[in-house]
This record gives sequence, structure tokens and C-alpha cells, in this order.
Amino acid sequence: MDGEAELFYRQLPKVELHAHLNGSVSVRTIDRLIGRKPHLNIQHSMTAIGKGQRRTLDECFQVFKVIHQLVDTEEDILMVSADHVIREFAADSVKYLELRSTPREEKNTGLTKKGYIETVIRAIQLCKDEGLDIDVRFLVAIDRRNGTQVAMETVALAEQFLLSSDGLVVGLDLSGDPTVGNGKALLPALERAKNCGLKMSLHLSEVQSQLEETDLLLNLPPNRIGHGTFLHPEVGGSQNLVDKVLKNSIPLELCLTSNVKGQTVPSYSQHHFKYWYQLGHPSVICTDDKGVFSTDLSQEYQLAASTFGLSHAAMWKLSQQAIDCIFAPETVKQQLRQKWTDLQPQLFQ
Ligand SMILES: CNc1ncnc2c1ncn2[C@@H]1O[C@H](COP(=O)(O)O)[C@@H](O)[C@H]1O
Ligand SMILES: [Zn+2]
Repeated sequence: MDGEAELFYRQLPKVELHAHLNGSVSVRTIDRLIGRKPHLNIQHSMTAIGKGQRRTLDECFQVFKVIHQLVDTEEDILMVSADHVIREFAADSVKYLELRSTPREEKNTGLTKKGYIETVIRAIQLCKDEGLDIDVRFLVAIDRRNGTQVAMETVALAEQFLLSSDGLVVGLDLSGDPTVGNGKALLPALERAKNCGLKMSLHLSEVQSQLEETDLLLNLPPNRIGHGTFLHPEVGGSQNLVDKVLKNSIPLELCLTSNVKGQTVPSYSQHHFKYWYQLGHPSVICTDDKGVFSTDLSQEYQLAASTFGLSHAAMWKLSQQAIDCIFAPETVKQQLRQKWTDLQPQLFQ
């Protein structure tokens, strides 16, 4: 869509549950970063996929490498998170945000994984202290490419912060190039995460032919699924997988533009949102990487509505039901439900 969403969607209070920090860096922020590091010789065309453009998933992962070069100090992470990403989501009427990011170590700048997580937490705390109208939580991400050992270390770190971050770290994400690495090898780490009370959102069936891995990971079961593009039989998944998702009522995080621009879904109208929505299954519209895919959550809501012919009232319900799927505790859900109730008359006057 690459434009401005209509006022209704911009004002609609929203919940964002699937946003990778470094994929959410907007053009404006990239400008700032390029200004700080001109020697890297990075152009905008290398960090975002514009209107009508598509890339292979593999090319999308090259983009993250470029952004990682631009964001490689604690100062960068703080600026990107506090001054830009969180603020942009808040300006888009996102009232609750779960940010996820892969802790990175950078030998050149002295960045450590622990320092990485601490910095994101500091950014969230800064926005909170400022009174920004958005509740932000953090999911520590495991990059599936890095294998068993790193996954285990990441879980240990996440566990530490689950206990010490004043409720800001709520869980774990499993992401990274889905065509690389093996989910089975990560099971012990994920089981440990589950046992220590970390909530889990797993990128699952993002590409075709991962039936065995998906089946194994669904047995955990995860608390939410990212994408789940190839779960259902019509696209090479299976009824068995669908039944597992339905039986455990595992919400799906669905990212329309990301899937179309990354070419795992051929067109908006063929997006699996339709399949799950028609089943009445909890489906949450998300952005994935609003910077890389040049979108925002308002546009994604509007896109879903226009593609599938859904009314404002239906979209309101969808945004409200997303509250049920958040990882923060019940008290937070109640506060959010109250916020939605308070805002409703304004939107439907
Ligand atoms: C497009 N679909 C996707 N599928 C799988 N993983 C993805 C992704 N989009 C982003 N990431 C994951 O998020 C990282 C960037 O943010 P952070 O550095 O962690 O903040 C990527 O390197 C990848 O591991
Ligand atoms: Zn993702």
C-alpha cells in the first residue's frame, strides 16, 4: 500500500504482537543512522522494499544484514528503539506492543548480548517514564540459524530478564531464515523456556515443506504462531496440523504485506488470513518488519479490510480480540479492554 491509511484505521486502537526491532526501522531513522555512519556507503534501496516491489525471502534476509551494520552499538539501539520505533507505533495508535529482537554481540563496538537486552529494556522504560500512551513488552529472539548452543544461551538470558525486568521481558521468539537450520535441534532450548515460564511465539510453516518440524514444534505447544503460512492442506500443509492449532487454540500472527513482498504468498487475496478468519480462529494482524516492508499497522488493517471486504465494525472487533492474545498478565488485558471501551464512541460517532 505504501501510503497513508484512512483516518478510521489510523485512530483505531491497535495491538501489535509481531514486530522485529531491526525490521521496524523506518526510512527517517535509517537517514539518521546513515548520517552517523557514512563510511558504510549504505543507500535506502538496500534497507527497504517499496511500493509494488517484491523480493525473495532470501533477499529480505540480506536486508537485515545491512540494517545490522547500521545498528551495532548500545547508543544506536537506544536511539532506534526509544526515539523512533516505539514512538512511531504509539503515533499509529498502537496501545500495546510486543517488540522482539535477537540479542547480538559486536566485537568491534563492545556490544554484548546482555547489554543489548538491557538497552532495549532501558528504551522501553524511558518511553514509559515519559508517559507515552503505549504499553511495550519485549520478546527475546532466537535466530534459528545459530543452532542449539546459542539457543540454549539465549533462553538462559531471557530467563534471567524474565525475573529481573519488572515484567517487561515476557517471552521468547523463534525466527531467522526459515530455510536454514533445524527446529528439532532447538526443542530442548524451547522446552526449557516453557518450563521457566517464558511465553513463546514461534515462526512456523513460513515456507513450504516443513511438515515434520512444524508438527514437532506444535507439540510444545507454542503460545502463538508467527505466519503459519503453510499449515492448511490447500497449500501443502495438513488437516492434522490445523487440528493441533485449533485444539490448543493457538493464536496466529498474520503479516499480509510481509508475506506478499517476501513472496511466500502470491497475492493479498490469497493470503491465509481468509482461511483462519473464516474458521473464527484467533488471528492477529501484525506488521512483522514495518520498515523493511514499508508499511505500518494501520495500513495492514486497512489492507485486510479492503481485500476481504470487512466492515469497520469487524475490524474493530479484530483489534479488540487481539487483546486476548497478548503475553502480559490479565490485569494488563483488563486495562486495555477498558481503553478500547473508552475509545469506541469516538470512532463510531
Ligand atoms: C520476513 N520474515 C521473517 N522470517 C523470519 N525471521 C525474520 C523475519 N523478519 C525478521 N526476522 C528476524 O528478525 C531479525 C531482524 O530483527 P532483529 O535484529 O532481531 O531486531 C532478522 O535477522 C531475522 O532473524
Ligand atoms: Zn517475523
